[in-house]
Amino acid sequence: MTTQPDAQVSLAPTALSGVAFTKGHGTGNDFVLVTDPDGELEIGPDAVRTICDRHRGIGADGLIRAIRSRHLPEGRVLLQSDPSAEWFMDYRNSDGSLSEMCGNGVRVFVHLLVSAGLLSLAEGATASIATRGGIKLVERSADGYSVDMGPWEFIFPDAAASRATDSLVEADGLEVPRPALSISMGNPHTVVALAEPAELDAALLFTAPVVDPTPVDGTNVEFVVPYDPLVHDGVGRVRMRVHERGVGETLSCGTGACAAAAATRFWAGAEAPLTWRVEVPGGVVGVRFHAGPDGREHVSLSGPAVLVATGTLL
Ligand SMILES: N[C@@H](CCC[C@H](N)C(=O)O)C(=O)O
Repeated sequence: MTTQPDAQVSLAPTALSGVAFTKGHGTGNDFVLVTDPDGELEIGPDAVRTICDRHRGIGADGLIRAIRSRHLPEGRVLLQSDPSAEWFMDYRNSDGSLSEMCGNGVRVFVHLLVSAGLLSLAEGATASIATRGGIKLVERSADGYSVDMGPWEFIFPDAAASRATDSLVEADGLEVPRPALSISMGNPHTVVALAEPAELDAALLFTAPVVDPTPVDGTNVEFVVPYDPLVHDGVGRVRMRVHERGVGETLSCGTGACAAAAATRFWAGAEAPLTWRVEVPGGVVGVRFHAGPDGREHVSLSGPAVLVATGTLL
């Protein structure tokens, strides 16, 4: 018996053959990054899935293209409000879907631009980065980057205003549906409060949790356990695991950490601190609530950005 290759399946991302890539991560949330300053590449969902495949590809939670904002329609719109937002973070989940924002990704994205000499950013200086979730201000620090992620919002404002939770989440490994709160960080999140660390360890996140009601564009689901005591030296502390929309369980999610801190702060009440430490399987990120230039409350995310390898797609 002879076997024929299946003509429907292309294991090699041929459209991207010869393209240089960089592999990087932020607290274990990993990305393949390609630099396409003039928007010459066609990157379809198949190529993203192949490249992000951990067995047949390079392996990553997502693919990020660095493209000059003027080469994308959504980038040109953002340039009207901030002409300095030269670079656009074109982010895709590992299943090929687009997302509005990636908090870990934007740090790694800026680190790539700085390392490649495409962006000049001294320690303490700030750059405007265009994303599908709007323009984000990224500041370089001694040990990483801090990103003003903009305001957070309730996804179901009526429900959230009247109750502490607005939905129920079922996940393998957890015996009964758990109350949760859905929060937008530009992208959607549903934060589930668990009582103790053993429950966080028991959750099986190979399959997507069931969220009812589900936000209209789907959702990333964060499972959160507060430390006891919750606040130490003025800093709120939580542990978190996440099942990401379009990816699965990841070692970290920056926008998820912001949503987790916002929900826990909401549940903790008026005395809750402005500064939070969110511990994820891949490390620790910092979250800070502060007044934004638009007069609204903003969330800033801080953490490391690491580049680990470069190569060429075959
Ligand atoms: N890991 C990212 C979020 C990536 C997008 C997410 N999966 C979505 O579909 O919204 C982060 O660090 O924020």
